[in-house]
Amino acid sequence: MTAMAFEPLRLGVNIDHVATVRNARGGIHPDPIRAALVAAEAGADGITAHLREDRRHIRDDDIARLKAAIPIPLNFEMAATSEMVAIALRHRPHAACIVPERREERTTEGGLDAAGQMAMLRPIVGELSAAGIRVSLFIAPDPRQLDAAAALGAPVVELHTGTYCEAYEESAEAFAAESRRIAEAARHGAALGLEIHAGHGLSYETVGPVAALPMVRELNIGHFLIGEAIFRGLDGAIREMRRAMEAARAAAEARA
Ligand SMILES: CC(=O)[C@@H](O)[C@H](O)COP(=O)(O)O
Ligand SMILES: NCC(=O)COP(=O)(O)O
Repeated sequence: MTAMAFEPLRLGVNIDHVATVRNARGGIHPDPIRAALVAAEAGADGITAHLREDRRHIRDDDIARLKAAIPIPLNFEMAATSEMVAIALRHRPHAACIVPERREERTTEGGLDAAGQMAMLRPIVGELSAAGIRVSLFIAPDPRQLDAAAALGAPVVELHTGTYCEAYEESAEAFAAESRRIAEAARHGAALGLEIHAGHGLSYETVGPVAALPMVRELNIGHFLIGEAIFRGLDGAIREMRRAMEAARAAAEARA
């Protein structure tokens, strides 16, 4: 039997919540761009930043400064609005991940309803792609949403791991069921030719089963890393995440 070859797994570090802390006092410290540079030094493969419509953390000038300063690709998370499309076209990030957004939500609570919003999303995916931006759709691990993403011509999907991470805190059974749902979605998406990313709420405890999936090519992790940085520094927090990802992937590769 030939061993299955696993592609490398990238880590995108989301620096939104450095800006949350900065904005708590309205000043310039801590600077999310400095955090992005530390992340790059610590081995992040990319930086993710979500410019929310209400600008509760990342602000417009952060996007401009990130684009100018970071030596690694920028993944710009954005709502599907004409304002955000214009900003993406102005800054031309490496990638744009279209996420659902509601003003009153505490965080991104679910995936984008790609299947229910095909007509609205099609021109946005087309316009961003025509500008050379790699478009990703942030969707639930649901075959209907994956089919819609493929039909829209998005090259990438990011599977929302929020429910999966909540299941970890609920019970071993719930976590096993959500792990299966992510694995099946990753297989289904890869069979459709989509590049599979995943993220939201991942921690050292939950990253393993997702990192072990050979079809998953990138994880985007923010809130946990910024919180963990309080205890071990951002550099140490990121290096430990990479170690956990690589250990899970190597073990899966050895089993395959
Ligand atoms: C889309 C996503 O999962 C992240 O951008 C996350 O939303 C950032 O944190 P908040 O949801 O707290 O803004
Ligand atoms: N798209 C998910 C992301 O960028 C990071 O989410 P979180 O780790 O901050 O929950």
